Amino acid sequence: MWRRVASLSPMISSSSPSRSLARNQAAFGLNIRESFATEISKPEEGAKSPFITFVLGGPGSGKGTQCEKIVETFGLTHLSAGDLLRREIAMHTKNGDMILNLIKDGKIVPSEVTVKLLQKELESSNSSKFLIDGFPRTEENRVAFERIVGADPDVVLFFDCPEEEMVKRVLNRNQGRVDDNITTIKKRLKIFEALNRPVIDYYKNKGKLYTINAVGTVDDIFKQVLPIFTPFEEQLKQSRHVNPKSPLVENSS
Ligand SMILES: Nc1ncnc2c1ncn2[C@@H]1O[C@H](COP(=O)(O)OP(=O)(O)OP(=O)(O)O)[C@@H](O)[C@H]1O
Ligand SMILES: Nc1ccn([C@H]2C[C@H](O)[C@@H](COP(=O)(O)O)O2)c(=O)n1
Ligand SMILES: [Mg+2]
Repeated sequence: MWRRVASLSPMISSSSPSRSLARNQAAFGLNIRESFATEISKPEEGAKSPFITFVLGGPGSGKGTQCEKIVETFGLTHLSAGDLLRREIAMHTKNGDMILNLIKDGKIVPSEVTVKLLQKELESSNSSKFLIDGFPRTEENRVAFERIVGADPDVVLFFDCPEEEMVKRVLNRNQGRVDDNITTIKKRLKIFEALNRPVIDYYKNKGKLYTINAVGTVDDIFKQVLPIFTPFEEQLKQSRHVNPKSPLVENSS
């Protein structure tokens, strides 16, 4: 479905983020002029563009939990940026230690690393419908994805949750994550406000953002998610992994 078309020159330039964003990123140890000596992919000619949903929200807002339900119902392929990074740590790849140190400290991994991992998954998948969870975390992530992968999201979900609730959920998660402790969660919340908010605002201005009140039971929250996908029914029906109980599957009786 994807083909590589060109190598990127080493700087992001044409759509470089604003100065205030640059200051924000610098404050959190990010360099907006990261190099991207990588290749750009584009969907193959004649192939339909993939359906892409970005899933945003603070730490513990319930992104992963709701993604599971979306996958079950609509058959999208779930790509969690955090899971891909944690896999690098577990596999002791060349970036593993660097990723571990950043995640422990609540910081954001350089976009080149994360986008390359996502690009590899997108290219090797037979699916044409993706749920990209925890990405883009920064304007830099967003620009890098656009430039390297060459695709735009159709839908952006934002799980809006009060900080107090997010802290409670993360501290009760019990999945042995190195970042599920009060010190790291405080840092992650600050980074979320400083770096992810501009991304949320960007998609709001583009009319692609769907804000979901992430307080309540998992099922109540999912009730808000369901109608968001209704306008995309036709595209999503073609999924090969749709749950037979999905509202998208016509009742044969
Ligand atoms: N609506 C909810 N009410 C109570 N607990 C919830 C709810 N949704 C998810 N949780 C729980 O909160 C914790 C965090 O949820 P989840 O892992 O889905 O968040 P996340 O947004 O993916 O977080 P992160 O960004 O840290 O990966 C989990 O233990 C999950 O079971
Ligand atoms: N786009 C991303 C996504 C994740 N990370 C790092 C930093 C996060 O704190 C950590 C865990 O992610 P989560 O599982 O909470 O989505 O992974 C990143 O740097 N860039
Ligand atoms: Mg998660």
